Amino acid sequence: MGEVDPAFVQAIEHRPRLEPIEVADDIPVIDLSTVLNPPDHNTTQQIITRIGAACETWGFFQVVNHGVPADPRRKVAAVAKQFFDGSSEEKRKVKRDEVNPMGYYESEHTKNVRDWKEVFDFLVHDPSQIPASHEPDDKELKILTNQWPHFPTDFREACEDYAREVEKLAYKLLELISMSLGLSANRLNGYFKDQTTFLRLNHYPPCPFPHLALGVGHHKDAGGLTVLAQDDVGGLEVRRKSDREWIPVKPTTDAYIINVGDIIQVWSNEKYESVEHRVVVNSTKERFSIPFFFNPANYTMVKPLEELVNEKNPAKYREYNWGKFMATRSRSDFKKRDVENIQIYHFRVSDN
Ligand SMILES: O=C(O)CCC(=O)C(=O)O
Ligand SMILES: [Fe+2]
Repeated sequence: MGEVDPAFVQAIEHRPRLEPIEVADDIPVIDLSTVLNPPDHNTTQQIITRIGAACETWGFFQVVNHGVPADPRRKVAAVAKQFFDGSSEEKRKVKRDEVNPMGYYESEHTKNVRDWKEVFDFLVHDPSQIPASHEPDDKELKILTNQWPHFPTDFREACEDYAREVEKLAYKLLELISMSLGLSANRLNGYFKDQTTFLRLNHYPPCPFPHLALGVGHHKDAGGLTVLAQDDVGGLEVRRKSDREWIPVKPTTDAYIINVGDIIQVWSNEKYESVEHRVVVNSTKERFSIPFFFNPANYTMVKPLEELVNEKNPAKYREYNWGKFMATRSRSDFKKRDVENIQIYHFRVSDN
């Protein structure tokens, strides 16, 4: 291997530790079968309590018996592999750019360091509307649509079938999380009517310098909720709130990894936190993962929910517009910038 491209090299404090660590307390695995089958009120309540505790302690949990059928998941994993194994010419035909951020991309930067990965993004609701620019006073919207490769031929169908199934799970989880906050099941659903949800196929090729680079640098997910399928290779690490240690998320066959994003952090007035995570790569195995980023409508004004604030617990965030937040964030995906990109703490009201 020749020289290491400095664009991929993480600052020393962000480089991964590659030796496995012993993990005593693990991210909770929650079985949803009793909530999905004819619900039994008591067990549903127990599951809501466990979900609430996981959101508070970790910001992350895994679900099993979640109702997403195995077949669409298998199919989307198969077409993802075929697509990423295909020629760079085919990939170039569906390459995303600043005009259309959906499609293929291989040089995303997280926190201004290049990620060791290639991705394919598509909207779950096609078309979707987002702001035309990040400028606060520019009210213009633009229409986003998906672009699909011709190879493999069943790529689009597999992606769309899969997205439909995961969307059902995402709504179920949103309802359980809403109830865990003491709200009615459908309190948050309305925000997702004109959702800007997208799905991402991630491919992390083997990396010759896994001690220097990351598949995805440390970050928090900006949206509502993430529903992630990972294969059996492993690499996702979550920053444990109690001691800020990086804890690997053990692959569990057929499970989904769920994490709350910045929007739920704000809605819950920080009862739940959007927790930092990153992806470690390795020198021998490629890895695939498929996050579903469940995001509200572009026009959503995000602020702590009125039911959850009071004199003793005043709103910890100023209201912000989700579409503008997203538009500002995505500017930094395309080039390395000198300044930190927009972060949720910029909207935090100071404690005193
Ligand atoms: O690949 C993974 O396990 C996680 C990816 C991720 O965090 C992201 O794409 O936001
Ligand atoms: Fe993420």
